[in-house]
Amino acid sequence: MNIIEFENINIGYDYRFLVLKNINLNIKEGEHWVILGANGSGKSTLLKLISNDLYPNTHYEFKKKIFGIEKWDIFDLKKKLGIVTNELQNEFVYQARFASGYEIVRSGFFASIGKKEHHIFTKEQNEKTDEIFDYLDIKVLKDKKASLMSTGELRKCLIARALIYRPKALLLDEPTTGLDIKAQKNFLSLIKRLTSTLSIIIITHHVKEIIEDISHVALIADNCIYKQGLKKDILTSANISKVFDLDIELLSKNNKYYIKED
Ligand SMILES: Nc1ncnc2c1ncn2[C@@H]1O[C@H](COP(=O)(O)OP(=O)(O)OP(=O)(O)O)[C@@H](O)[C@H]1O
Repeated sequence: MNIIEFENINIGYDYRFLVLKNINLNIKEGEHWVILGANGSGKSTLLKLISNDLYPNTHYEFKKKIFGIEKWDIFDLKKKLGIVTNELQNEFVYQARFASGYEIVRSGFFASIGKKEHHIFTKEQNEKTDEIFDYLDIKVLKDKKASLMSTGELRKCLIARALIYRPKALLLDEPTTGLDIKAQKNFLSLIKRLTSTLSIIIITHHVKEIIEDISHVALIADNCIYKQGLKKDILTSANISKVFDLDIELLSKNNKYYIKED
């Protein structure tokens, strides 16, 4: 089953200026992808295309299917494709400060930002919420208020929230942003655990987020998907230098990648 099937998609915020041209991208169930690009290259724009927040430029013929379907109701799409972005995290920080971890996760059933008075949850929904806390081993966050959580703790709750409908894929935007070294390791190992049950798509500029389980990489450069394919073929010093417009030596050890520091 294809998760993403994009052919010849051109996209931008203004019909005269395209941020990304001729996007061809095919992501299948069971694969795990990193989409890597420099600041301003169009990563968030691509994310909005996948999440259906931005529509392709209709001056060009294109194909856009997600899970084999062309037109999605956004709420239904979220049940199959969990999405966690830093923008979403900021919304929780500013709008749901007093929500507990439990309320944050459970709010995924209504795709709302935290608890709303009129939401009534079924026994089954409460049981599912408990199961996710057990599964991710984050029970200590159940009663903690968002305002008292660290960045990493809140992000874990948002992952749990995104998993509430047991999606087939999880789309993550720069998942380690704002986390210290220990929190990064801890967080990436949580993502690694998820790869056995769903497909992970990480959109980032951090090479270190290309965890061992990532099978495929797409690189954004020159307003397009410059290269894509199996991780081992795509991750070369020359390709990474092109992405960041800088002479970079890419090192790898134990299936992990690093940029050589001077
Ligand atoms: N709402 C918008 N309206 C008009 N132009 C936009 C809008 N959002 C982004 N752009 C432009 O689209 C281009 C790509 O931006 P985008 O945010 O997708 O890059 P990015 O790779 O996510 O960057 P970063 O890593 O810095 O977050 C930039 O030139 C940006 O100015």
